[in-house]
Amino acid sequence: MNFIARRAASAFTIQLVAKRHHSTNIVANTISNDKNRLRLDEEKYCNDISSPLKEPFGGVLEALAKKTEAEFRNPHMMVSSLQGKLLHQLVSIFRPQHVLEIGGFTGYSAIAMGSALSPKATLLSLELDPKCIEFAQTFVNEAQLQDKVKFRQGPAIDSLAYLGQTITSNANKTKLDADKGGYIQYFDSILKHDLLSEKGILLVDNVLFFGHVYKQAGQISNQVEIDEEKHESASENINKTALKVHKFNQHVANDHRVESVSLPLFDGLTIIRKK
Ligand SMILES: C[S@@+](CC[C@H](N)C(=O)[O-])C[C@H]1O[C@@H](n2cnc3c(N)ncnc32)[C@H](O)[C@@H]1O
Repeated sequence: MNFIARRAASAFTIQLVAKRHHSTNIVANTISNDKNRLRLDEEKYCNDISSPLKEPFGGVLEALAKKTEAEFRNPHMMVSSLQGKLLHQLVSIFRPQHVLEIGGFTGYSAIAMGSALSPKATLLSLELDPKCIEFAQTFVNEAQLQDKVKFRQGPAIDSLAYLGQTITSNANKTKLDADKGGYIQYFDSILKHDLLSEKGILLVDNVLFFGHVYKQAGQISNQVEIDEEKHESASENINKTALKVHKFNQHVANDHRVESVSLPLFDGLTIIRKK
């Protein structure tokens, strides 16, 4: 998400591309064994007592979620209803002029955030899969958000570079948005291209990756260097992904340009802002 008008707060989310690594059955099964740590019953209770999104958005998101479950083989990638409400609330509070999302999937978070945008504000969602964009666009239209919520198809790292150039060459400073192919690359690109405004926030999802990041961090705490190639087994994809996320978390923690706080909410949520 995004940025620019100097006085406008910006928000920006990186929705874990890493979730793609557990879309196979074997990995999905391993992940499901760890679901208790996500406190799903408590999340359901919190969702029930949290304000519903107003219509037509609440109904559109409910229909989108049902259709995603029915038609996609990896519906677990979709943000939850409660996460959607949190994103909606944050956009309502920060009132960004531009929101940039990296990883749109079927459009749940884009619509949840888009429905909270102030009149002239916009959201750009970067997504690799054209099928996801086609699906999401139908629901964006149904929510009548088509003038505010847009998708850009392609590898997010390329879109970020494009957005960086657009911003540089745009005299009116109408700037923009971004995502990850390595969270580190996305994070560095966002800062390099100045896509996060002074008052903007960058939200990163899945920074705990079902508890595996914490476990991997413990295992490697005494190692001088992390060797990803040595971590290949049972839940190999999970371990590899967890290591990558751990490296990203350390990368952010060691970057003196930003201040961040990581929370054990959902699958781990980090909130970053520029100092
Ligand atoms: C966890 S899902 C996003 C969930 C979404 N925010 C929602 O509300 O349901 C991650 C998405 O990132 C997309 N993705 C994966 N690699 C990508 C890349 N290199 N560039 C852009 N999008 C990518 C995937 O196709 C997937 O739809």
